[in-house]
Amino acid sequence: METVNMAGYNRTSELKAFDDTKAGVKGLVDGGITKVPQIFHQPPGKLKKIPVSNDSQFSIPVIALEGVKGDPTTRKEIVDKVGDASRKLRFFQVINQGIPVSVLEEMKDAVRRFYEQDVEVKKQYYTRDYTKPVVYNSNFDLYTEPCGPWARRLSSSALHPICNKYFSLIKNSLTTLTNSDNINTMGSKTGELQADYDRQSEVKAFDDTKAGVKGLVDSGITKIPRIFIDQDFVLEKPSDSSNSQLSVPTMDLQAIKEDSTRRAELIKQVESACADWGFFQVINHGIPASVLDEMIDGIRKFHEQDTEIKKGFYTRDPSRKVLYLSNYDLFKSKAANWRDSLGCVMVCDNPLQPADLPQVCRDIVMDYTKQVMTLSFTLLELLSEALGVNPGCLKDMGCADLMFLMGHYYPPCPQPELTMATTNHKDSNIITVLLQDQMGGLQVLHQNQWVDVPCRPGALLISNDKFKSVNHRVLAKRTGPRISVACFLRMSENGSRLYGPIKDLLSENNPPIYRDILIKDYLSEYYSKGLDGTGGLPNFKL
Ligand SMILES: O=C(O)CCC(=O)C(=O)O
Ligand SMILES: [Fe+2]
Repeated sequence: METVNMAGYNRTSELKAFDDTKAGVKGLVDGGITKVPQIFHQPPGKLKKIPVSNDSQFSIPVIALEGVKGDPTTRKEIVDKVGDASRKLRFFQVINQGIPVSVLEEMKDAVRRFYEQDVEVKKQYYTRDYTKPVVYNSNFDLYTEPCGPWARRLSSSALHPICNKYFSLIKNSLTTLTNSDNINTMGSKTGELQADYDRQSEVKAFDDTKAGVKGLVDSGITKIPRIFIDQDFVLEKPSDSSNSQLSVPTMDLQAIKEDSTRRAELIKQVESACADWGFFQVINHGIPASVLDEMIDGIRKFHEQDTEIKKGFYTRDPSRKVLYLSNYDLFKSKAANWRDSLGCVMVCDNPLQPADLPQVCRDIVMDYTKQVMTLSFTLLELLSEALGVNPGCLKDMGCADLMFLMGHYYPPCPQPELTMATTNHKDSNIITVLLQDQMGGLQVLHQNQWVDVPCRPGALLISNDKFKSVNHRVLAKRTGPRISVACFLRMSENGSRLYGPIKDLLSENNPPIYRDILIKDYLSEYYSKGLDGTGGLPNFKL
């Protein structure tokens, strides 16, 4: 298919013309160009603004390999450093690795000589046929990437004798690393955990029990089934992961009722919490402690009632207003979470009737919903003001037109080091009002560190997708159950209204970074994959 881009040039034929020169980017430069051809231009909005760290605490680890084959203590020290660096930065430099400096220098020189030799000789190697042992070309993805990076790649050695020597030495040094104890241990653990089994049928068998994770625990298991094993988490060393120096911001909503100065201060705090954390706790929010306690208790009762009654609600049918299930993304995620949930669509164009709710928690779910909606309207006003738009803006946009309540139940887990209670994710909605019991385990990602969210009696947590959508997760624990109730507020997915950046917030210096989208398209993108920490917006970036 010919691609004519918005600027009206024929990209495919220009790419082909460039490729046909077989002289690469160096050929362009040698030809004396002073402007970068359009095929190399980044499409508008594609350049990701990732800040460059000048923080010296993030220096790349340098590991000296001297002595790796020597006494066991030195070897162990090196192995530990390699393991540590592999887990943290996944990147490290090696020195004293046994390759003579002269070989490294000659290697760099050989590569330079390859590129700088007579173009006609070099052209003989120019190919996109990757079955060939030697491939020289410019941008292996020239025809598939929206734009070519300003680089050309040599995919293999040019069979210059000195290159061969270098590659054999590299191979030796890699062997040294992969022979190290730590990597071996990780390797064999990973091997064990890899899905070399029929995952889909084990997932289905678990789903068919309709008894959730609680059913497994009730049956007395002492090892978690492999569908729950989360390899990424296993490799993470969870004990290192939480930073207790940082604490989640807390808003005292009492201020709303006080004078305008206190209110203005509160709005400033909300603004900085949303921009910095995307998450805050609220106290004095007006929902009586007894209602919060009863709500937690209602969700516990639902999950702990007779399995046969509970099974009647087990479904993955998205058109149902009340759903009980274990892991809504069970068939899509890489590892199942140690969690069961009761989901209820409480507010929408066509809301459920109280009689649709499970009897054990019916009254409290209705009462709690009413109270959470009142609080949410207040919060949307505060958030609108914190954004600098009129107080009714977010509500008028429909940000509270739908409320989906999820009552989570996290049974005790016999092997919490192998699985997550909730995988790292961003929520899909505008604000989430979260109530948690006293068990703990919730963490938010802040400044690249996992921070524990303390359980304060009566505190509710608000996560917000408008400023910053915070990544969060829940750790599994040996003790339990843990119970939490998340109320997700968002626009309705029915309707043809397009949503994009709030117009009042845009300016020449602050151009839109997302395109206008239908809520239903956004949600289908979000739910097309398991929880993976990325949220649903990246694909809608301009
Ligand atoms: O259980 C929790 O504390 C968090 C649950 C959560 O993040 C969610 O339901 O999206
Ligand atoms: Fe969440």
